Amino acid sequence: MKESPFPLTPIFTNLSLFGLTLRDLLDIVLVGALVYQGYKLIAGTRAVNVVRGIMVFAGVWVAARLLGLSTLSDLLGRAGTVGLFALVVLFQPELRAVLERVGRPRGREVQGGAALQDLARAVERLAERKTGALIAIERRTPLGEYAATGVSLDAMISVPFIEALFARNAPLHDGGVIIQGSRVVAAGCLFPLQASDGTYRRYGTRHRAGIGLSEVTDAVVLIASEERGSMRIALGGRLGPDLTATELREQLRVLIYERDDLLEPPPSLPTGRAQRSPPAGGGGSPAGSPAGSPASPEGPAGRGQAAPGQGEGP
Ligand SMILES: Nc1ncnc2c1ncn2[C@@H]1O[C@H](COP(=O)(O)OP(=O)(O)OP(=O)(O)O)[C@@H](O)[C@H]1O
Repeated sequence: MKESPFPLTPIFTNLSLFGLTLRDLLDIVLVGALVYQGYKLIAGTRAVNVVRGIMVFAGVWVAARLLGLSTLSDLLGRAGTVGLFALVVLFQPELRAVLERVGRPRGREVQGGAALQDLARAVERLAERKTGALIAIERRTPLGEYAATGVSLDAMISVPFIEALFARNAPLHDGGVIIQGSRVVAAGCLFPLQASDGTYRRYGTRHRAGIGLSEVTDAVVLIASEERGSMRIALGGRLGPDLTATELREQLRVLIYERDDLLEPPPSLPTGRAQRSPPAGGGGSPAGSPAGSPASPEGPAGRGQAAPGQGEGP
């Protein structure tokens, strides 16, 4: 075994359990933790399917080698090398989001309670009047690059101000608004459109821009639909169900205060309505997705009723 210059080396090399040294165990634990963290980062994103595809590919390659199929294994080996570069190019936004998530600072300033209430109230009023709105609340991933695509502002959140921003003929009503802490920092911003991979193909660009931003950042994105007068939250690349005013406030409170690290809402969150009319193109929640959580993609549907026992929020 290679000599190590570090004084702890004897402990690592001499102590052994079932033939494994402490160093081996540490190695296994660290690799396990790394794989688990990697899985947590990509779980629920479209990268999971790609990882599955890579594993099938690798399995065939290993089998070809074991069986001595030299041409096939050579071909797959070369394709794999090229494929790695292709993956980096294809998944550049996701890779960047993952690295940002790993390196983002903890404990960012979060919204004041009153500001959050005002924001929810403004979205509620906009939805009631069927005025479209797209609002991203920054959490840990900085949204500076998206803010730079719009007009820079620095204003306290207030109901009339948010309403005025999205008013039909207002100069900044097109595009998304970005919230940092208790302030509106940009309006008229361009968000990345969610790739039309099937799940959200039937949605318009406002919804797909909201889902797209939530896919590459940890922002909580609020969407008021001009067409249907509904309110929804996009989070972690998924679009939640229609929300009532009470549900919107409750979900915002949980997402911003209680679970600052949350990418998917806890099961205890007030859910969207179970009884929704099926989307025009058929579909609805895919099997396995808990209906009603922001993590469960849903088709366009009518606004739901408040859950039994839930009163209006403050
Ligand atoms: N990439 C983008 N980033 C931010 N906002 C966008 C983007 N693309 C479109 N929008 C906004 O979406 C509006 C168009 O919404 P559209 O009707 O196509 O979507 P929708 O999802 O059907 O929404 P709605 O239900 O409100 O009609 C645009 O006027 C613009 O304000």
